[in-house]
Amino acid sequence: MARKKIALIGAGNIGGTLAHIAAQKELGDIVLFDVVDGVPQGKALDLSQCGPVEGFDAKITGTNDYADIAGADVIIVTAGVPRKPGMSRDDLLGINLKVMKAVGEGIKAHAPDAFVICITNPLDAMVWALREFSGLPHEKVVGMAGVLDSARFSTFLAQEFGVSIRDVNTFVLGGHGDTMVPVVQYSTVNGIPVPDLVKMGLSTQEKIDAIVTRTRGGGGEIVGLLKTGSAFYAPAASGIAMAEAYLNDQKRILPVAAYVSGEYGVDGLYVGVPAVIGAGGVEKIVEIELDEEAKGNLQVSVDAVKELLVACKGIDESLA
Ligand SMILES: NC(=O)c1ccc[n+]([C@@H]2O[C@H](COP(=O)([O-])OP(=O)(O)OC[C@H]3O[C@@H](n4cnc5c(N)ncnc54)[C@H](O)[C@@H]3O)[C@@H](O)[C@H]2O)c1
Ligand SMILES: O=C(O)C[C@H](O)C(=O)O
Repeated sequence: MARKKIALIGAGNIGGTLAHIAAQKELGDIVLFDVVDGVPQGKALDLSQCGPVEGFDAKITGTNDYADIAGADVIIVTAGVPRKPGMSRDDLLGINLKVMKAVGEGIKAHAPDAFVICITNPLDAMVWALREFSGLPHEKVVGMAGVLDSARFSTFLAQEFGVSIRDVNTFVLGGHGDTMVPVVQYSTVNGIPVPDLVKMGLSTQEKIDAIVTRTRGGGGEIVGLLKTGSAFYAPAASGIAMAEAYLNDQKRILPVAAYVSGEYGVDGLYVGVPAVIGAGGVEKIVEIELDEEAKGNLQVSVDAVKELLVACKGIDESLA
């Protein structure tokens, strides 16, 4: 069987890390695309030379030509600009919207059968715009944010309870902004709900509330520490988990930015929800029963995403 082909649009911090993990896992041959001449080619050469040391068989090439993504099975988009300290993700909307237009047109022309995972911020608006510009089916275009936000939530909970990260399961829903919704109700340690662990005296409500707040600001915390650029190791690992779910038809239930049409009372936009990811792309959105607080918080988050879509339509009238 021929190897799968993975195209990475954007060869910056996340793009390079995605290429490295994908090669280590031998997910397929990799094409790194970027607008900057030399960067994707240089990174591809450097990464190829990891092969003999790490023992992977993957052809890694760099390009500035969209024609080279033809036939890609999976495309992961990180093209664009990251925020700097003091900025919100939403401040990137104008500049990254233009990038999504170029990328969407490139995908439409050269790889319309791919499963596309968007990572560029502000995520929920950019994945929506990328889908519009590419014209691909909604179930084949998805955004990565919830896997990362849930990983942060899980990390902080594992530290709080002093347990293995393997036993912690969490969902963060809603938009990938400060209004995201870490769902405590469905967060568990080996099946035991976090609220029960609090009742058992293993933590306090105040500490869990602080972890929820830290999770919401998790991206900003790293931006503040790095001072230039934003998180890239965990975002890349999260993108790869989604790519693997599709390539290996794993039917994983992951929190992803999926196109909702009626689920959770929301229609016609992308927002973070639990969804089954398999060979069909986003195969099903899973509607979990939320408590009143989570429901209210999700609505606030959805409203924030709606505002961003209005802004996109104001900037690019082809989206209106
Ligand atoms: N969704 C998430 O959870 C999440 C997590 C982390 C970062 N991000 C976002 O991902 C994006 C990328 O982050 P990064 O750290 O890799 O940034 P980076 O600056 O290291 O890399 C971005 C790359 O995109 C390239 N680029 C710019 N315009 C392009 C175009 N038109 N076509 C192709 N490539 C283009 C740049 O040359 C650069 O190499 C940012 O918008 C960031 O905010 C999202
Ligand atoms: O916070 C950012 O700007 C990058 C990304 O969205 C993250 O959550 O790490």
